[in-house]
Amino acid sequence: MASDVVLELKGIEAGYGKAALVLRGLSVEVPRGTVVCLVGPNGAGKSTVLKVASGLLKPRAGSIVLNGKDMTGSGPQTLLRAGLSHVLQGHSVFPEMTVEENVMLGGYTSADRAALSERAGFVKEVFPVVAERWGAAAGLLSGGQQKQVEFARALMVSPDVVLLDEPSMGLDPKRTTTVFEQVARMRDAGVAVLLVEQNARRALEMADIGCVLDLGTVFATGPARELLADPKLSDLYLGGRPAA
Ligand SMILES: Nc1ncnc2c1ncn2[C@@H]1O[C@H](COP(=O)(O)OP(=O)(O)OP(=O)(O)O)[C@@H](O)[C@H]1O
Repeated sequence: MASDVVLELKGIEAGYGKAALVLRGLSVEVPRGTVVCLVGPNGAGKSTVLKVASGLLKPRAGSIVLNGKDMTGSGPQTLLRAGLSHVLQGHSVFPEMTVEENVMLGGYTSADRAALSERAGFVKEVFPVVAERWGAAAGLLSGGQQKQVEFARALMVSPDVVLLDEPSMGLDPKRTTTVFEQVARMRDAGVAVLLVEQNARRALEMADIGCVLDLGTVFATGPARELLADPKLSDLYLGGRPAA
């Protein structure tokens, strides 16, 4: 494996309980310093890919390689310590707690106060809203701002790769733009991102690499701009609508 690949899923087969397979031999690579965006129709298995990558769902076959090390079979805690942080779908800030308390929760695995304080300074630089509202109750922030608090929390463990499940969910177009700008900032700060988005066109405009999933496998992958320009593919990931 090339050393510039942070996360690699190879030949993954996975499903829930005794039900049929959801992922059928899926392979995805996340190169260092890039945003890789998974798109595809409802039920294609996008969120399931993230659950397998973060150790929440054990694959029945295939392997998970993080920073060149085979991590197949590891649980979420082990993967977190090895450099992979997962921001789950939906909102996970604690509204009565301050932004600071919410962000610092991300550093609970470390007892090194000096390192945590330095890291907090770094995430405040990446996410200006987090710095501005540091002492405010998180519940007073807008939905898009709360997403940035979740991103900041995920960066507290100094991950090499962050998994984001539908960060634009429930946000209006303006706030979606802001959230995608913050995803790009994470990437520019040196963190690779594997992202699932329903908002396919806008997410691919921001991403470096796109990956179109269908029926549990990768139907097409390549530079995000090339996928955007292919009308046959946009038919699939835009739910049957012809490309603009
Ligand atoms: N916890 C679960 N238990 C059982 N089946 C599940 C579970 N989560 C997802 N599935 C099934 O796995 C398949 C893929 O779901 P997944 O959420 O990965 O798709 P998706 O591409 O992210 O879809 P969407 O775009 O609708 O969010 C679906 O058929 C779904 O019903």
